[in-house]
Amino acid sequence: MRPERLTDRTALEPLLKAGWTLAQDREAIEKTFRFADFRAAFGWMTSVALMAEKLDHHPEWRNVYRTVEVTLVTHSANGLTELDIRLATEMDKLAE
Ligand SMILES: C[C@H](O)[C@H](O)[C@H]1CNC2=NC(N)=NC(=O)C2=N1
Repeated sequence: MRPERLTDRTALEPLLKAGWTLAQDREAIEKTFRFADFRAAFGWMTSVALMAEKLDHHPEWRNVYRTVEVTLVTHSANGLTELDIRLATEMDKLAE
């Protein structure tokens, strides 16, 4: 079963308050995470990878040393769905 694109934008509000922004070029959300060092950054990415497998929903991301740039979008929906909200929320929790 494929999730539907969000119709209710209020679901995004908590994430926008937590530092996520809307992408310029497509319906997606982005956030840059910065960690103490590479070990912390990659450790977080490992935890997120396991969560992504659990949700069957995967980030687009780029890591440079202690920085990880993340874009979340549901490819099958070509936009944002509940799965992006869930994964973003888990990413924030794991980064605390
Ligand atoms: C077959 C499998 O369920 C799909 O390819 C999943 C995997 N992870 C995914 N991740 C994201 N971000 N979007 C998708 O549409 C998606 N589809």
